[in-house]
Amino acid sequence: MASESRLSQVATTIPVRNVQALAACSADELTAEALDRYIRPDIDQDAVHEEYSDELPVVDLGRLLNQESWEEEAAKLKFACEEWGFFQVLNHGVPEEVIGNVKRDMQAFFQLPLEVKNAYAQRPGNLQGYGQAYVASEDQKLDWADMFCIITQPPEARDIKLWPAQPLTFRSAYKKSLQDYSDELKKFAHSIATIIGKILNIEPQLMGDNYAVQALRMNYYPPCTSIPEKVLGFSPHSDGSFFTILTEVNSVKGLQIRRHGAWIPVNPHPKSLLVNVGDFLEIMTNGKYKSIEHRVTINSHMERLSISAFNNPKIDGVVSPVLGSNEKTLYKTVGVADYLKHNLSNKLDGKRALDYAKVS
Ligand SMILES: O=C(O)CCC(=O)C(=O)O
Ligand SMILES: [Fe+2]
Repeated sequence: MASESRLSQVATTIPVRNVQALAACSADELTAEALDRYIRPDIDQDAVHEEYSDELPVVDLGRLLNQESWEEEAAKLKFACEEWGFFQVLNHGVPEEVIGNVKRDMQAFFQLPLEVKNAYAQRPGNLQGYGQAYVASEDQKLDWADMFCIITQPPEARDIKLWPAQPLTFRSAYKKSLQDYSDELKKFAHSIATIIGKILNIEPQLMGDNYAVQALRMNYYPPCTSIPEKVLGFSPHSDGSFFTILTEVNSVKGLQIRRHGAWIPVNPHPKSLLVNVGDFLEIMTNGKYKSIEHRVTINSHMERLSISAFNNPKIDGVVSPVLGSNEKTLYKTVGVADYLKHNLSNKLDGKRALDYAKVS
């Protein structure tokens, strides 16, 4: 417990204005000055290639767990991790009801009055309370989003008292949608990690240590009626995780991944879970699996909601590249806390945080 809670101390966050409340202001209140911190002059710098959205890799967990189809499906997973750093998973085994419950509760949470949500944000043990942003510099552009992040795994690290207690079904004695969702995703993460470990020929124990900690982040991206094309819900970044599991809560699109210098909008299969390779898996595979750079764009009329589950190594551990014979080391061994501190303070700079782990 002590070591996991240190996760909340690795990043510097500053209080920021609630974006949902800002987005609800009338047009004359939304002055250029009020919006200045969010406007990105360079947003159009890179092309968006909608036509590649259909090519996003899909793997079927049912087929991966079946002896007869395993080999063929594992080849698809390997290709996805090496070439895309991102894939959709069908037949993931997380019950529809569990996903439906957490989606319903999350939508209800973001509809609560601002003072109620703010009260939950002020609990010091929460990783990234509502109304806070990771910030590297004073003039850094801000994201058009509100986020709430809690530690959910292992069970002894989660401090349920800190979690939002509204709506009641988030965490009451008889209904506990957040916990159920987190527990199901833990099983799913275990399957994915075990399969990746098998493909890479890495000892199960080593894989196990690498996704031991899970943090859930609920992301709320309000619409931006005045200048949706000039703001971002999430700046380009790669995740400081081993891998991340993403669920879209409503059907409003916005996620884009970077490929060959352009952005590809993600248009997920409605029954899929999305998985992206994070920085720690890139380090462990000595660069064979690519941690994917991604961003979130904003809609002019509709809100987007999503939940990210970051599966991370223990905060007091280290991650080292696992090398084949005669393989040249491209990445250093990094301390997890040190790396996260570095990643979170470089959030706005695409994949640059990973340079820190590269052998120069
Ligand atoms: O909302 C999304 O689609 C992406 C969220 C994300 O990239 C993150 O939480 O790290
Ligand atoms: Fe991300």
